[in-house]
Amino acid sequence: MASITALLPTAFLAVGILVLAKLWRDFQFKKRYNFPPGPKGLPLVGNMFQMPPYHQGPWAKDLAEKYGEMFTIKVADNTWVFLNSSRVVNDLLEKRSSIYSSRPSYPYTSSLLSGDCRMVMQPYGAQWRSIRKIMHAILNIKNAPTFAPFQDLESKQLVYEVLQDPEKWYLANQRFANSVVMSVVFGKRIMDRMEDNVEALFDTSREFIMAMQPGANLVDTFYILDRLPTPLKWWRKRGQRGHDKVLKVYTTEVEDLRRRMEQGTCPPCFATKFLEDPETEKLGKTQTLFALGSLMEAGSDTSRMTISQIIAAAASDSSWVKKAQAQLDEVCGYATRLPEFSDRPRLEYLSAVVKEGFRWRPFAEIGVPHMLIKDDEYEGYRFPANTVFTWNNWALALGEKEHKDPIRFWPERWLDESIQGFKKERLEDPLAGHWGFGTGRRVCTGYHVGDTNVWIAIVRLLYCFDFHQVPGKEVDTMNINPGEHRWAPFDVEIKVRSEQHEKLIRKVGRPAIDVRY
Ligand code: HEM
Repeated sequence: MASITALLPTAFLAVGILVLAKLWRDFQFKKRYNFPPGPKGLPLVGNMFQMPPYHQGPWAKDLAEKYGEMFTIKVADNTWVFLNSSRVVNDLLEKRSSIYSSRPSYPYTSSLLSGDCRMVMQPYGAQWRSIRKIMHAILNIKNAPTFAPFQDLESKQLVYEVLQDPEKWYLANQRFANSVVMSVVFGKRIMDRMEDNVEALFDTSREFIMAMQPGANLVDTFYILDRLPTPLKWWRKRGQRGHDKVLKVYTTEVEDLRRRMEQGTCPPCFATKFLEDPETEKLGKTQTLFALGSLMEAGSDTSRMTISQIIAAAASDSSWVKKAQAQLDEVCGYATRLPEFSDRPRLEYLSAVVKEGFRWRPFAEIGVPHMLIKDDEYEGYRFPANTVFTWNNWALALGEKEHKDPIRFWPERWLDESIQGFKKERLEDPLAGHWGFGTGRRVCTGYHVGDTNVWIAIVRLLYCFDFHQVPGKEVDTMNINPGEHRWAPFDVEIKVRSEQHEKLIRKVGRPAIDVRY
């Protein structure tokens, strides 16, 4: 007891020194750096608990309206700056992309669970750059002919399944999106999620997405926890198990792929090209596996959610659907044949529909965080390296200063320059006019594949079906929850347009089910 008492003055002195050191650091920091204003937070946790766990868009848009083009919040150890106008997104994330393209650190989700190999979360550096280069070479528009047959086949099955069971439209949509990305990446169709390794593959994806949610793992926001001695890190074993599971699932998929390649039954796809690329060998085994897994994760839900959003828009306003169908009928005839990719130049209204679908209610509501890697100055503000920047997607998509009548699903905004100054020549550039695919050097690598996935699915659905609201259960388009995959995210009545359409769907859609490779 006596010895504890004797130690007290030393302990007080140590604590005092630590507090003073922190105050001095904070003082120096405040003198050196300054940020755009933002809401007041609590000590230690900052604004962490003010941010809703899901559907953060409306919260972030309200703050944008209050603070203007930029605002700042603290999420535990990280400072986040939200960019709320296209002007500042362009100035920082696009034009200064060489220093605004890293990712914040995630000791659990990225380092432990993903062995630092999940490309979407990797910091800006040599490893990320080399994977990104290979992905870009394979996924760019020149390779569209490799992926188009998969998209064609899966969208034929999509319209057939919607015809057979319209109430399960969301499952048909999910199968379409999963199967098209599995085909694009692994040259393998998905008929049933319970098959072989497939459910496990999507399970690991879900675990990863859950782990990424703000607050899901304390160490991903309170970095100091990562300095605890290893035996005290209560999350370690769970993370290691998750990592082993993911590697096993990816390895099984790649072994299956190699077998099919040897047998000559695997169609050309991303993985066949990737594994044959001499650059891939330099990546090492784990990174190679994760590069394939990352693509599958980034590619399937994104297409599914965008298609759901456009169906919601079709149910809630039939006026644009009629115009889309009139153009489709003019080009393809009435129930004569399904629209094809080759019709795209003559279906400009449909390209405007798809572009509007990427803008209208973006599912990445508050963007995806980019991290600054070097101190920077902008319009009187001074930002330190490691500040997190995000494009406030919901505020950008639904801001009055960005778009005319932003709540409305209005394809014409992309066709008639007098509406909001958009030049029609840029219609076919999937990135033009909205931030749905992200920005700068971190922009979605699969955006051509994503754009064409959504395009072919939507043009065929609109050609074949009418979409109506269910009386008394109108679609609340500002609160759709597109991420929901277990049941329909909203009520919609889907009816085939005519008996002739039904015959056509049966003729071209039914055989798609029997195709195997
Ligand atoms: C269909 C609609 C899609 C949408 C709306 C979409 C959206 C996005 C967004 C918002 C990001 C983050 C960008 C940023 O940080 O600035 C991203 C990243 C990414 N996307 Fe997509 N995506 C889609 C489809 C796809 C597809 C089909 C693939 C692959 C086949 C893909 C692969 C990726 C990859 C690998 C990244 C990580 C890029 C990096 O961190 O460098 N995406 N996507």
